Amino acid sequence: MTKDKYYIIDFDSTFTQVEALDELGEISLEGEENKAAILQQIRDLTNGAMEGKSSFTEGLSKRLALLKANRRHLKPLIQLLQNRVSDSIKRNKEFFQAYADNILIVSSGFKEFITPIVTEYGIKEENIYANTFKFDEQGNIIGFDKENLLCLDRGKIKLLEELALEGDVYVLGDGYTDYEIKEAGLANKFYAFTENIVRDSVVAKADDVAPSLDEFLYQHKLPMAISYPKNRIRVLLLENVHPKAIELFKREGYQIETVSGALSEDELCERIKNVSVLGIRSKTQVTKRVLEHANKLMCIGAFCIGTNQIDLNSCLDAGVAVFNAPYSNTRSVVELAIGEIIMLCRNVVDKSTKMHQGIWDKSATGSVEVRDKKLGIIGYGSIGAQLSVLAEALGMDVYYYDVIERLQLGNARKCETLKQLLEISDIVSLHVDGRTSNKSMFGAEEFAAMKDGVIFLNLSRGHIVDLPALVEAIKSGKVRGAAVDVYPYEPASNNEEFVSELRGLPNVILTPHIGGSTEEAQENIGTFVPSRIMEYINSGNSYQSVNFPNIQLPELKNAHRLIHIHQNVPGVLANINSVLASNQVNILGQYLKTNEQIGYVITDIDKLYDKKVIEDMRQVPATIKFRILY
Ligand SMILES: NC(=O)c1ccc[n+]([C@@H]2O[C@H](COP(=O)([O-])OP(=O)(O)OC[C@H]3O[C@@H](n4cnc5c(N)ncnc54)[C@H](O)[C@@H]3O)[C@@H](O)[C@H]2O)c1
Ligand SMILES: O=C(O)CC[C@@H](O)C(=O)O
Repeated sequence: MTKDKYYIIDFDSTFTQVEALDELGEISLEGEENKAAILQQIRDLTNGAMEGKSSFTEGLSKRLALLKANRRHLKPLIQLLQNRVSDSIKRNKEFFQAYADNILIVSSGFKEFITPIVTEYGIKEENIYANTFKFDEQGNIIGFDKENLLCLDRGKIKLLEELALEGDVYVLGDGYTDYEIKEAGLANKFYAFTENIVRDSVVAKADDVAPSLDEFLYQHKLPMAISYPKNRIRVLLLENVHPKAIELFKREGYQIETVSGALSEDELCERIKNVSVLGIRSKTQVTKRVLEHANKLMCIGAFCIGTNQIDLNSCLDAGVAVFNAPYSNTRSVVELAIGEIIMLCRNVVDKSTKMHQGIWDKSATGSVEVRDKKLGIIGYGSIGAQLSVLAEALGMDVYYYDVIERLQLGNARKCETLKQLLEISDIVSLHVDGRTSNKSMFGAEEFAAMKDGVIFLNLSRGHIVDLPALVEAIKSGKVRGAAVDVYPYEPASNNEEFVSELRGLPNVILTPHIGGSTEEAQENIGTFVPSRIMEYINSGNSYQSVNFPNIQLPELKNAHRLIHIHQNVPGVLANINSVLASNQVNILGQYLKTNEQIGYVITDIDKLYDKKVIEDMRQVPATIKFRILY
């Protein structure tokens, strides 16, 4: 084991998630009347010292006096700390064991609780530098060993000077006293460890920031429990994606950037560089050109149902997996459609507008019940089918038309042609998806085929309906009421004016693409899409991807996983296996699925292998992307 590199690691809020003396206070002050106020005083003293704002020695004496702790409080404290070891420290136990000779714990905390925690990770007792308590005969903590350098101001510097380590020294810690080691010229580099607490004054001074131990290990090419530090995964979220998604990605350790509106193609080309995960809703266009600028993109989350705004084929060519939320806002769209059907049948919008103008227009003319009316649903997918169920519950007769065979729900009747549906329906509701071939599928001819005085709804996609034809049909009275939620052009943000020929037409409900915009739906989407994305990143699972071959993989246990995305041409699997065989790699499991464009092959291998295999895998002809997971 080489001795020329030393890793100095702080204890409180670095090795563990918490400040041990604060936790000791929680235990020792149990039952004290003004416990909360004393604890706050202790925390203020801790933070003052950690941020370099007050004398350490003075603060330590004050803290111990306030704590009124006893030896018997140490056992519960140790138990608590054992459960509060930082996550990235916990998972990288192997590093501590392998580099035990080079790792030093240097802390202004106390050996009485530090030693039992860190030695469990293989850290040597002689490499633990910390203070020690003084007890009276009853076991009360009455002070600390004043001979110990670490109880002094700039104590860590004094200790490091005394140790006179020969070699490169790297310091990892969350406090100002850790930075001081580097400032004094006793370390090559100071990393602010921010997994548990971010102290701005410390981060500002640091040479680098380590949001987890993984980042530190990655930079130093040391053994790591995971294949890639999560903080290196940059997520760009556009169009006001629900805060739940931000919370989940942050919890996972990713770096998040958010933009409230959509971005233009040029802006996105600029912003997408170095982004691993892009999150959008219906407005942002992900074009081939955008993808050409995406040098790190692994996946796209469409925080909605529709994915027509994404060039899915170019995503496949680039090895970018796309996920959406196929069912999270289905019910919201249906509820809006049902509400609108009733409102339109009763002329409510016009009547309400008149009331606001002071006009009392009490009349039943043109107002009808929805019961027994014929509802024609075009596109009998998730939304269409759900609408069918609720409409029947209201007593409507449901007819539907779809280009594929769909399960007929309840008493709904299938129409063989679109024309048949249009001719029979009193109300027509459009729920097809936004595929390119559906562009302008609804125009003058379709409106002409409808009954006179029909009610028409479009909550699917704007480009599906020829807007001038709809406007004409409304003006001529062919369509006596319409609800439109989606438009061929939609404003990029709430600050842009909505311009449309539909404005001001009678008995027309216009909504700003809010079919799926309910709190429930957005929260569901904000939970579902990140879960699919994280699953894909962490395990390679492509299940429910919109464009990738869907593979549901077993959990990765005691193996490394090779994830290979390639063009679907003959011979790639054979080439992969010949690379593995020539490198004597033991295969534990292999899964392959292809679609017309790509092949997705996952190979779980024994952990012991020559790293050359990784380079060889990247060289397999027709490779689009390759990554390794552990
Ligand atoms: N307004 C909103 O806020 C909102 C919210 C959610 C979804 N949507 C839109 O609604 C669409 C439908 O959602 P879904 O979850 O029901 O999707 P889905 O994929 O489950 O259903 C779409 C159905 O339309 C059918 N279809 C496609 N083209 C057709 C055509 N030309 N003629 C007849 N049938 C056709 C498909 O075969 C499929 O059965 C989404 O793609 C999205 O564009 C809008
Ligand atoms: O929220 C959005 O932007 C789109 C909602 C809807 O059109 C969808 O496709 O789910």
